[in-house]
Amino acid sequence: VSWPFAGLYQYREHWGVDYLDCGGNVQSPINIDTAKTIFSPQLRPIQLSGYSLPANEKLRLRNNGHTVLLELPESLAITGGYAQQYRAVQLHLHWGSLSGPGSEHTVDGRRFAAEIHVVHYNTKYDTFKEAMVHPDGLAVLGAFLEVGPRENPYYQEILEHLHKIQEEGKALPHLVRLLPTNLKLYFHYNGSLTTPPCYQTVKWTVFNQTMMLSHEQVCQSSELSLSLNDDNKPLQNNFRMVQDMHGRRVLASFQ
Ligand SMILES: NS(=O)(=O)c1c(F)c(F)c(SCCc2ccc(C(=O)O)cc2)c(F)c1NC1CCCCCCC1
Ligand SMILES: [Zn+2]
Repeated sequence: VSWPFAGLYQYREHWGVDYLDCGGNVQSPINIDTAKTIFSPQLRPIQLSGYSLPANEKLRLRNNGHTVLLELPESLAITGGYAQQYRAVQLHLHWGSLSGPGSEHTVDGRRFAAEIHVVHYNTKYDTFKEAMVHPDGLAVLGAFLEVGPRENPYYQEILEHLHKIQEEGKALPHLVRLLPTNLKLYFHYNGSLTTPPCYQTVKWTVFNQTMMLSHEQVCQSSELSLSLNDDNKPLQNNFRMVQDMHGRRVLASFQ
């Protein structure tokens, strides 16, 4: 599947890109203003199943010219925390450059070093492509990546392949370790894909707990000279600018 990266987009250094052909008022990413979030005790812990893969299960890691994406088997599913069941499609990363951070969502105006997105589709639809156009069609789990004192071995498995355009068959048995250990604390809001076609069909979960990677690892993801985009330029700052809330509220599973 190669998505037509349709439409023109404005590129603003350090502010990321925005897309001229992505209208609508339920867009992502957003700035999460924690003073305006609504505590919702009915938000249950996110439950994942199938995220610990057999060691011989090979996954395809691709650099699609916009991000590095890992195709995921549909055996991975969100089985708690959402009203319906969602199955995994792919995961990918957003990062900055050596001159600045590159998460897509911000919290109280703070942009984190990077952000992982695990994209799922609602199993009430037969295929991801069908689900993608329905308001309850997609669920994306997002987590922030920050610089910490130690190398994160689970992210190393992905980052070391950034520069390879096609990595056929990579064993990544510890997928669950790419996400925070605490799946109870998260923000939840209705939004969109952050790239064309920007469909407004994503129920977003952004975890409160961040992932810690070493400085080298964060630089590795942002030494994007390793990972080239369509016209062989370093792939950097692949994050979209934050979008207006247009009256939306962000729910929080914690106070
Ligand atoms: N944050 S996000 O989830 O909106 C998102 C981005 F911001 C993204 F930037 C991307 S990558 C750019 C779009 C794209 C390009 C090529 C391919 C391919 O060759 O398979 C796929 C997608 C990207 F892949 C995704 N996730 C995609 C959304 C694009 C359309 C459906 C594919 C699965 C989810
Ligand atoms: Zn994304």
